[in-house]
Amino acid sequence: MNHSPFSTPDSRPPIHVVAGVLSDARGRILLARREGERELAGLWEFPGGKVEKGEIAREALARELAEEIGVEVEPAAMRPLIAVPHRMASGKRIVLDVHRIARFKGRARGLESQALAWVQPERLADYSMPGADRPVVAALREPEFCVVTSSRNAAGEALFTQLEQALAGDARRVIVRGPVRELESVADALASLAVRLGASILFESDALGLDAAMVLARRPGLGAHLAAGDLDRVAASPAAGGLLLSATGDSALALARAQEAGVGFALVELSTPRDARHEAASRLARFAALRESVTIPLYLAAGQADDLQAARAHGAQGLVVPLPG
Ligand SMILES: Nc1nc2c([nH]c(=O)n2[C@@H]2O[C@H](COP(=O)(O)OP(=O)(O)OP(=O)(O)O)[C@@H](O)[C@H]2O)c(=O)[nH]1
Repeated sequence: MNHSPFSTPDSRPPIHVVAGVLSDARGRILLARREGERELAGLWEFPGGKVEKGEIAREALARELAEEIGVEVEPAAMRPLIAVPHRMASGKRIVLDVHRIARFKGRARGLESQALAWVQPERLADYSMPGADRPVVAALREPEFCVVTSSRNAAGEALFTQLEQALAGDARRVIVRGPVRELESVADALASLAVRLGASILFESDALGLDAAMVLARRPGLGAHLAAGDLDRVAASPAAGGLLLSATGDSALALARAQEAGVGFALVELSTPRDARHEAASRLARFAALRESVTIPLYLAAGQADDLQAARAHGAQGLVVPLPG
């Protein structure tokens, strides 16, 4: 190693770990259990391992899958899913770089005596996995876009129509910002629409008041987007368990508080850096640094990443997009 003796663990590049998502004909996903006395032993993970010196990610993944589970995978059959920068409890930093495996040859078996399990995507939550895997499971199961309304959108009945249109398209996660007129009369209709389409609509606690937002969030299909000032109250409230909650954060501290309060996901809005020349790249690097400190799925606010792929490559669940007016 050529690290300076004065370098802290933080100044070293993170360890690059590759892992693969293999599916069978029934859509089940392969997990392998970490055996032995190692860090995180007993937890389930996606098969893979560390990239060795001189290897590129796909070569390393092909090697690991052959060594660990005896399957042969062509690099061309690997599709990037998400790369999660993560700091473990021990302080070790990794980037968990996960690819979907479109096809493979051979029958998967635990060549290192590790247990394997083929798991339906909706049952993944039943398996204890390392913290870095939470954003990976979310990337497999949850929406890539979070649609957010603004004052540019209509109010009342017309807002309902705009939401209906978005949900009839591919919007599956929507945050309604600001007050909603005649909310009581539209909430039922929106809840049943959301349930029917497998979508969720979250209302801002800032606009409705926390108590009203939490009552609304008890209806299937609905949830609450919490103001920063409401997080502590929710964290202490047993009534919040099982509700779909979200928050917005722009710092590691704010995101940690949101995670602590039990939110299912958060939006990240970063301030614009003074130096506009490298704006997109520097925003993504700052986002990746924030991503390391929490495990909840994070959506990058509009205009902060050029595209979904770039956001995913820095560990984002996806992008925040405005509701078309
Ligand atoms: N393969 C894999 N590794 C994961 C996942 N999630 C996660 O945190 N990791 C971590 O990424 C690292 C993978 O490297 P490895 O399998 O070569 O790790 P290891 O601790 O056995 O290292 P060693 O070979 O030095 O003993 C481990 O620290 C492992 O806990 C995952 O889903 N798949």
